[in-house]
Amino acid sequence: MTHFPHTDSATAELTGVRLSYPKGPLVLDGLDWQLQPGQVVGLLGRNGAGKTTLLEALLGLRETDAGQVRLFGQEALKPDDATRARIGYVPQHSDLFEAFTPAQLLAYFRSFYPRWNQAKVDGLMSRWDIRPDQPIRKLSGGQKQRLSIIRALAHEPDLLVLDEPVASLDPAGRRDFLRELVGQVMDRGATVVFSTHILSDLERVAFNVAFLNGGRIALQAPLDELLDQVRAFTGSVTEMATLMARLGAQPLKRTPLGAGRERVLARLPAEAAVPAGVAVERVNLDDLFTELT
Ligand SMILES: Nc1ncnc2c1ncn2[C@@H]1O[C@H](COP(=O)(O)OP(=O)(O)OP(=O)(O)O)[C@@H](O)[C@H]1O
Repeated sequence: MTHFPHTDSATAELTGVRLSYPKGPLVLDGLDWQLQPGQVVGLLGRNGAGKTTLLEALLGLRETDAGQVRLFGQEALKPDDATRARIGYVPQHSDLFEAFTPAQLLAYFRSFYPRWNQAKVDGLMSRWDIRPDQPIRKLSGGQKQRLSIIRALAHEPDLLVLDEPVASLDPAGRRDFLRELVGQVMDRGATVVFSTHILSDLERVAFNVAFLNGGRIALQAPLDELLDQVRAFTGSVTEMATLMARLGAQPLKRTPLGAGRERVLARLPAEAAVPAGVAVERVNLDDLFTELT
């Protein structure tokens, strides 16, 4: 990966974060998470796992009950203007002014940001087929989503946070969008984090995946590394204990199968060699999602 000397510290750092809604569930339960410059992270979790809540806490939009959230080294709840200008956010539900035209909306936002890439805006508007001069309320759901993404990319943020950004994009739109996301990272060392349920999109770009489960990030790693290193083993509980120790494997999930047997999903060290005769299977991203979220 390219080294970006001006951004050596973590883009975002969450430590021991607890967050519950008044009279609602405990959503984040001692969560630790770090996002580094140059990372593209896909955040995975079941419906209601807390992805939106986590992204809002990360951006300082939601106060936590305990723990620390830091953005570019500052407390996330009180960012200064310079820090705010380094962040781009596409919420799950578009918050565009429906009576404006896209051109008016973008001109309005442009006035807030010292950095604004109009050439990028013009290029994406024409590539994604958004007419600048018709009211936003007349755009389709997918077009609104694209406009929201253009708005978030226009000021070239160092941290781009997108909450299910591809939900209403068609497959071609998603491919183009992912290319743009990756371009952001390659060009400028930006950090991109987005939640999604569409696993095939993650497989298309070899980025990091983070699994949110039980109020914590259960695992985060580059996807290609996980597919290479995670295996499902089946055997007796004692055999599994010996095998895990022998391989130096990190058990990720144990599922009892009855009669003293279990299935263990485990991450192997890069150099580990599984002994002959052991019942072992490779896993795909669908399996990882099912087992870890
Ligand atoms: N404003 C709120 N008040 C009370 N409870 C809430 C509120 N917002 C979310 N919740 C609850 O918090 C939990 C996490 O919700 P959240 O929207 O963060 O999950 P999610 O992973 O983004 O879900 P999805 O994939 O369905 O979008 C859920 O149990 C939800 O019902």
